[in-house]
Amino acid sequence: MDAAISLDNLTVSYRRHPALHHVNGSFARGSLTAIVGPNGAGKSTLLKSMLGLVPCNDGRVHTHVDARRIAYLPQQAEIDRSFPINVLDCVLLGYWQAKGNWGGIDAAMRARAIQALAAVGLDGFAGRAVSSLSVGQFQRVLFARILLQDAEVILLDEPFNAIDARTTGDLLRIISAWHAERRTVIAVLHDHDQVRRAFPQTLLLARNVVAWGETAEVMCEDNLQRARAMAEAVDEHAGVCAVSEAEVLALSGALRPAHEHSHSHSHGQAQHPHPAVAKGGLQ
Ligand SMILES: Nc1ncnc2c1ncn2[C@@H]1O[C@H](COP(=O)(O)OP(=O)(O)OP(=O)(O)O)[C@@H](O)[C@H]1O
Repeated sequence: MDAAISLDNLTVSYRRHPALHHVNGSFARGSLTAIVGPNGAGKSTLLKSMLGLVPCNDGRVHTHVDARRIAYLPQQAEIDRSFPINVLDCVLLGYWQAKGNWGGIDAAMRARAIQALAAVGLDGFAGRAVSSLSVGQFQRVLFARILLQDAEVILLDEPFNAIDARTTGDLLRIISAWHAERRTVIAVLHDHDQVRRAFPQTLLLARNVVAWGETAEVMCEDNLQRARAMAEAVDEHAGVCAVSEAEVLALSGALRPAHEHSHSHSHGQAQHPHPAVAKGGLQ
């Protein structure tokens, strides 16, 4: 596979509690992938680890594209938009990675930013303060900013959270266009119907990889149930890798439904849940 980003035994912990545990697999160049999983499954952490925003405890992220050509849209809750900046300047920040702090913004770049605003349905918004926008309008601004970045890999964290159906539809069309342009798009999402409709590939996470591959196969009820069981079984107070690999594999088998082995499109990830899953499971 021609991979854009590969994960090699990736383990990330916060204060020794694993948020991701021995994750293996690759995002193919030009693929459009949804990352789904229960709350706390490690989805946002995975995006951040791919950007180098959180350190790996074990394993590695291999980025096969220029890091400057990765665009990232964090959850809106993580963005402070009280700063005094207008919509056009916010969109122009999309040039920052290419131009650096001292790169000049010329007339052609401004014209492209205005075009990007029109493409996201915000004609006439250039002079508005970002603090005055609705949540949906601000999300459109952030998509316009990504349009200017000309990124090879685009990471989106819950891009449709609190966004209405019309705006979601418009932004999904932009994502489809990125996919048609062979950009690699990876989005954390919670709406399973939307994932089934618009995302050909899915990674189902519950700290470990539950399944990864064609969406129709990954999003079967068995896998979703297994992800829920794995998330519920995690003991937040257990240490990192507190049990042996054999115990991990045994528990993984215990959590797996008998007919689970039919999911053939996974990329060969370790299928074990977090080893310190507990609540009696490993005693
Ligand atoms: N900065 C942090 N410090 C400590 N623990 C953290 C931090 N960020 C995340 N965690 C923990 O890591 C685990 C995974 O969090 P993460 O935000 O990656 O999950 P998620 O799948 O994106 O969840 P959600 O669907 O609720 O957004 C959770 O148990 C969370 O409490």
